[in-house]
Amino acid sequence: MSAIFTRKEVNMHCSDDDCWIIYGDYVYDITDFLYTHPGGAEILLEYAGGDATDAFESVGHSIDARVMLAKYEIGILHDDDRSTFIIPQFISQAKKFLFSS
Ligand code: HEM
Repeated sequence: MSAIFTRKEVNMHCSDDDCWIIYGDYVYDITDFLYTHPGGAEILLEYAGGDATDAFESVGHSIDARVMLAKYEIGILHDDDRSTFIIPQFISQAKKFLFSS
């Protein structure tokens, strides 16, 4: 059972030592990933506490990047705050497939 967060809650995690982002309907804590991101920390920090869905897609990230993203998932958006986006569902499935033992 995933933790449920509102966009407002996510907005509070907006610094380089506490950095959450939204991608689709899911919430990610990417604090530990900031300084290893191949595209740099700075660009991620522009979306800290916010919604990085369009930015992530506009760069044309690889499947590797999508699988990587799944590792940082900490929960899902509250029903009222969802954007019903399809790709994160794929990620969630991939995560179950790759990381279940
Ligand atoms: C937090 C989730 C993210 C993950 C896991 C991630 C992962 C990656 C990975 C693995 C690459 C290497 C190329 C590839 O495999 O596609 C990459 C490149 C890149 N990412 Fe991200 N990324 C994330 C978010 C973002 C966001 C929100 C942006 C904002 C636009 C962004 C911008 C870029 C750029 C510009 C590059 C190209 C760097 C270059 O080739 O010089 N990324 N990212």
